[in-house]
Amino acid sequence: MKKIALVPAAGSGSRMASATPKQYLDLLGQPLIAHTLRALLGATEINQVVVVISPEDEWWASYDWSALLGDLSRLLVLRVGGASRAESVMNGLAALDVPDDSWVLVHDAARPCLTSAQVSQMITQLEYDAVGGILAVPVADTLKVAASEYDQHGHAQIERTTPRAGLWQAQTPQMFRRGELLAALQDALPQHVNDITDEASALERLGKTPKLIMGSPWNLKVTYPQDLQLAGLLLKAQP
Ligand SMILES: Nc1ccn([C@@H]2O[C@H](COP(=O)(O)OP(=O)(O)OP(=O)(O)O)[C@@H](O)[C@H]2O)c(=O)n1
Ligand SMILES: C[C@](O)(CO)[C@H](O)COP(=O)(O)O
Repeated sequence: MKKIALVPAAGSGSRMASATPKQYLDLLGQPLIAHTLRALLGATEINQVVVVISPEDEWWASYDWSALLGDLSRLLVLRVGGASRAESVMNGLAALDVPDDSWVLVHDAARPCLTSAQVSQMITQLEYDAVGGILAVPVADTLKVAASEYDQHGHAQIERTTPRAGLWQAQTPQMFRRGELLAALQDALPQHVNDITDEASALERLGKTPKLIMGSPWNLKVTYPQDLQLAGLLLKAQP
């Protein structure tokens, strides 16, 4: 059974307030995505790592990826990124020349602190599962619903507290069969493109119940400027 890592890397990083898309921002002297790809390539169970970049991407070609990552025989770059993360994933899945029962682990380029061991453990836990699943962490903080958007000072007002029992924060990788995930995205996106913010939600929409696999709070998504420094500290702290 093939195991493919698919890395959506066609975003513009608007929340990073940077002219450079965040997947190419410097992180410990390398483009952020290099750390992500190294973690995926380091999991020997992964047959191929497929990076989905924008057709207009002007950054990828400026790096010496063999110097950064070594053997590139398992790396494939597809310029099929779309207008949303879900569309980029769908386009990447459609372009893959693999059997429909192949496992695809979709992992955000923006999550550079994943470890190869976490990838291998996830595969061990899910490769005989009927549906697949995702890395996630239980919510540890009290959750508030804001009465409005936050202002220029980052302030808002509490409308109410919402119960956190049973709530998990979804991460990536999200591991599903290629044919099932592609069909679920193709079914959902024409009407629900903004509701499908991860792969699991497309499967849930069809009544599937993906597994929640305990992840690490260190597997953060670099979204805002302050996340970049934190990602560097976490990577330095990794054994
Ligand atoms: N059209 C898009 C949008 C996002 N992504 C990817 O999906 C991952 C998670 O998305 P997000 O953190 O939202 O990245 P951006 O869309 O770049 O960020 P923002 O929403 O702040 O613009 C990132 O690796 C990003 O490159 C993608 O492949 N195609
Ligand atoms: C897929 C994801 O990382 C799971 O938490 C998240 O939904 C991506 O959200 P983004 O707004 O596209 O970064």
